[in-house]
Amino acid sequence: MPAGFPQMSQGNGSQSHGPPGTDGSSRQCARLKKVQIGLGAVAPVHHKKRVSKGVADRHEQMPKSKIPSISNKTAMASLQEFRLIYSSFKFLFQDQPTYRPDDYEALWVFRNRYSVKNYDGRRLVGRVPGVKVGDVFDSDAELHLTGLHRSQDSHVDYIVSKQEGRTKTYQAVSVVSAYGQHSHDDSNNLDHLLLHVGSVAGQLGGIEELALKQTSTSVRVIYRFVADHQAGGSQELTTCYVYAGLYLVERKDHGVDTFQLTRVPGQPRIDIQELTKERIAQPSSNGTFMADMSSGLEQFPVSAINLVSNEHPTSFLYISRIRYHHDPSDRPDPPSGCDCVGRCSESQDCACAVKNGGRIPFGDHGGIIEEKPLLYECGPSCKCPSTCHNRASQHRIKFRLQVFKTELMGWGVRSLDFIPGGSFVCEYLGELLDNEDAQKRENDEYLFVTGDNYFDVPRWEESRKTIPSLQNRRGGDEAKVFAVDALECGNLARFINHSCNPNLFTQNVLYDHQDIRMPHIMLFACGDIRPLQPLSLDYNYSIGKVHDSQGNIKKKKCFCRSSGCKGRLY
Ligand SMILES: C[S@@+](CC[C@H](N)C(=O)[O-])C[C@H]1O[C@@H](n2cnc3c(N)ncnc32)[C@H](O)[C@@H]1O
Repeated sequence: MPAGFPQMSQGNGSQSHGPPGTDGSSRQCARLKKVQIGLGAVAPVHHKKRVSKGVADRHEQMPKSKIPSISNKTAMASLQEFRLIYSSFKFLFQDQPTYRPDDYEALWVFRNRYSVKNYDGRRLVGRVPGVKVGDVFDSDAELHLTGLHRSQDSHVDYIVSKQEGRTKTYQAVSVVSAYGQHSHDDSNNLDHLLLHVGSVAGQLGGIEELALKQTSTSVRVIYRFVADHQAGGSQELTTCYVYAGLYLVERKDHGVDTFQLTRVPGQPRIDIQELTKERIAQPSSNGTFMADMSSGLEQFPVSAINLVSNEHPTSFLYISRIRYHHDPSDRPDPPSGCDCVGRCSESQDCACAVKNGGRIPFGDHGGIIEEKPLLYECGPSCKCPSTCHNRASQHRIKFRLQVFKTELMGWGVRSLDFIPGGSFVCEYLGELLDNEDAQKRENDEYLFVTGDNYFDVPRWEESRKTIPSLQNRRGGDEAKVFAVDALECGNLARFINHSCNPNLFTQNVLYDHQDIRMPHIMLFACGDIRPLQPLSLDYNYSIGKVHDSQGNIKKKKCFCRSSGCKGRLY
């Protein structure tokens, strides 16, 4: 291991984490296209999509266990992200007067590209966690997103609360009412709201009216208010929605069907007009959003979102393959391949299985079976197809990963999708440097040592014996050590932060060459990773052994906040 720069490196055995049933090692922590600051490529949305399909159309209640279930985080955090993305969309389309994404198109894009999957379209009854009385919304798409009011067609939203045979009982859950249209004692008194069926439910068909009649619990009331205001020298109309709180429904017969909604006492008093005025005066929230920092190099867009400040990620070159810095004559030769025509098998017939000690290290679904000092995947000279299960980590990312700004650790990475334990997540990419060049780098925050650890990790002792290429060698045999520097060029892996209890581990992998001094640094999931959990690695710094150029010990506080945090990064 080269001395002098505090490179991230693979575990020395002090940590134990890995795919289920194994003890993974972590490695710590690498440039061709300059990352564009701003939006990146966002394909226009051509089709109008309705948001509530399937489950939502059945008007089912959200199970209690799922609350709060809006994207697994609070409704308002989701809303903040949506607003930021929508304002970026508007900016993107500002030069196209004939095309403007509407709120629901933006919501559809948000959900499919930049929000967690399995959005639960079911209805909440009562209070929506995270939403306060007096919160103001810009569109009915926002009401949908937060779960305040999910119906896109009707001012009264409901659930089927009971079904016996063909007989259904309904319950209203939310009502959107035009402010000022119905009787209020005075403009600030929101205690009572009169809904005439002809003005609200009648135009919708009978179910909404039935739902109001059959409701025994409180419903959410949202006022729609159209404000007339000055904008850029001209008069404009802006529609806002204000959540007024919970109301009890009572039927009043005055010849025409009328419902009286009475505000549940004890809720804060609000002034709809004042709140709307404030929202119009301060329309945009803080933050930055970049739709795809990979500029199309990855299979999915790699978005970058900052809800903490107005800062963009500093620029670097996004690459999708390792970059060789050193002399081309020193580059490794491609390996010989296996002759398997169909599926590679665990037999002497598959040369790649033999290199792995007679095993294919990946399961049928591509998950790593066991962490080892070194794995051989099939490569360019192999006759097997690109779908061979022994090529798990050489393809591009399979999950929608997002770079996000953290409170204390700069930028980090999270997944919008569920990642099953053992899955390949991404490669740590950058410039491959030899020790000499690595020592010259002033900023070592993105340096990751590679190929030096086969003999350092005690728990690998047994599995090391099964790998032919590691036989008849000892630690320290290699004259030259290499590091990957992602400072100026790299991929999203350069943003993965350290944790003392990480959810990713690193795995040495060879497939396009056989030089064990410079394996690819592949990152796999230690266990199942839920959407929006920050991805983390153990950087494996030795505390008290990291020095600056003058030889002084460097100290850095660790902010991983995990159980068992050592308190210091180095
Ligand atoms: C490879 S970079 C990770 C991405 C970085 N957060 C960024 O914004 O570019 C490593 C640097 O991130 C910060 N970092 C990562 N994990 C940390 C942790 N657990 N505590 C404090 N700082 C951390 C440190 O500044 C470290 O030198």
